[in-house]
Amino acid sequence: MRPENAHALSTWRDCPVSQQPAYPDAEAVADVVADLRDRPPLVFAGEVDQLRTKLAEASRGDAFVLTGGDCAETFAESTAVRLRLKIQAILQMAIVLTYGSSMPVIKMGRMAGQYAKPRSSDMETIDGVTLPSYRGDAVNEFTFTNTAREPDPRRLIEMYTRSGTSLNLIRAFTRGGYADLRLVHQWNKGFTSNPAYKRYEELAAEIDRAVRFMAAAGAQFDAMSSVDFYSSHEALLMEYEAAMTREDSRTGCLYDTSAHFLWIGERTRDPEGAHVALLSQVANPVGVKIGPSTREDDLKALIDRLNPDGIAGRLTFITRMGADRIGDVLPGLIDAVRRDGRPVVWVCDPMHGNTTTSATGYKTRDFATIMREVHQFFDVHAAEGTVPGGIHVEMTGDDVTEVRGGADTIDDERLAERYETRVDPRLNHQQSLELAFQLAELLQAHPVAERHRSAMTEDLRVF
Ligand SMILES: O=C[C@H](O)[C@H](O)COP(=O)(O)O
Ligand SMILES: C=C(OP(=O)(O)O)C(=O)O
Ligand SMILES: [Mn+2]
Repeated sequence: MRPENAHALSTWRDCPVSQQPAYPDAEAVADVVADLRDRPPLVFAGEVDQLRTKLAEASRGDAFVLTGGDCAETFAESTAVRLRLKIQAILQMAIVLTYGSSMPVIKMGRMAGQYAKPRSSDMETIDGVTLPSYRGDAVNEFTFTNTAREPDPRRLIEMYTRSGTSLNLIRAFTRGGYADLRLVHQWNKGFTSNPAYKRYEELAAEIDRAVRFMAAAGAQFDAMSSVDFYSSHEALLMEYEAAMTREDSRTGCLYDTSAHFLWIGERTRDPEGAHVALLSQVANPVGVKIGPSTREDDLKALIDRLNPDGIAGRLTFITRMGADRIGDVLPGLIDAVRRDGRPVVWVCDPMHGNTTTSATGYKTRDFATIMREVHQFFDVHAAEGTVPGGIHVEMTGDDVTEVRGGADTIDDERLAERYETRVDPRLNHQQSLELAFQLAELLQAHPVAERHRSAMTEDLRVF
């Protein structure tokens, strides 16, 4: 590595850092880091650049971002079946959103690396026993014993291995014919044939007509059966992300090769902190989670650090305000960014500001509240004349019961049926599709899609 890159890569070490595991053995950490440094990259700089270009389109309203996946991936569930169901659900959502937005949808998983979690509290108490909190499979084990909860750096190697095998499967599924539009469309027909989802029939029928029209017009479905699917996770564990950062042989720039897209969480987004310092040095597109306490000055400081040159597609703000706060807080923040002038992609995370506890003691969220935040996100952008660039949700392809509501009503009692998440509640497969259908209806009437549809009409006239 060039000396100037090696220096740039170490600057985070002089900054305050939060949410790191308290490893008992520093030497074991150094051994793991040395091992990781010698391993091949998980993603390639060219793919990362391609994603940045697509995100630049999203910042202008010419593409729409869909990010979905678990709050916390686990090693045990990084299996072919679980991954396939998740990819399937994301592709199903993507088709519906492509139709609703009349735009290409950038498909991204909170997958193949989402193994580390920031926590509100360092310790957890159960029945009078206090132990370190679970921080994701990359750090410690969920089981509530002293040994299990002790952070073990060797888990970083397992994180690398699991990320690699997951990515391999993602590439196989999304390039090997599994993403064929006709197949994904058939899956969606299965969803809307259920009477519980009757209200989506009309939109599903419209999509069906569009697919038939494409077939009649001679669309080359086989040629379209491979899609670009990107990996993303929270860049939380400094030693891991730094060890995975490499110099690109083509350009000499640094890339964090642990995923295509990395984001900084709400708890670690201090503009002077280590997480921002590390990601300021890499060329990947990066995101920052923005909660309701964010000040306009914070955004300016984050843009100064993470996108000083105003490269389109480089920086995404993922807002997670809560349905009760977004209407008050978001307009001022949008205005501050507009006045700054450097481009960002605005993405809505309607999950993290809407977490609550059920009467039965489960950490949960309400489908209706999630949708209320989504609606306001799009309303605020319509009112401000800015671009709502995408959606970021915690979801799974399984029929879990973690979020309340949806047409197949999950109530407090039903949460116990299949509550499997290790940290935050996820939309199940059906709820994810419901969200996609409702969002597509919303997008159809939104200025961001209308502008696109009129541009498409122009193209057709030329045709
Ligand atoms: O996923 C986000 C955070 O890690 C999570 O919401 C923190 O949850 P906690 O408040 O239970 O620690
Ligand atoms: C930790 C997360 O979110 P936030 O940083 O917005 O709380 C998350 O996305 O799981
Ligand atoms: Mn979460």
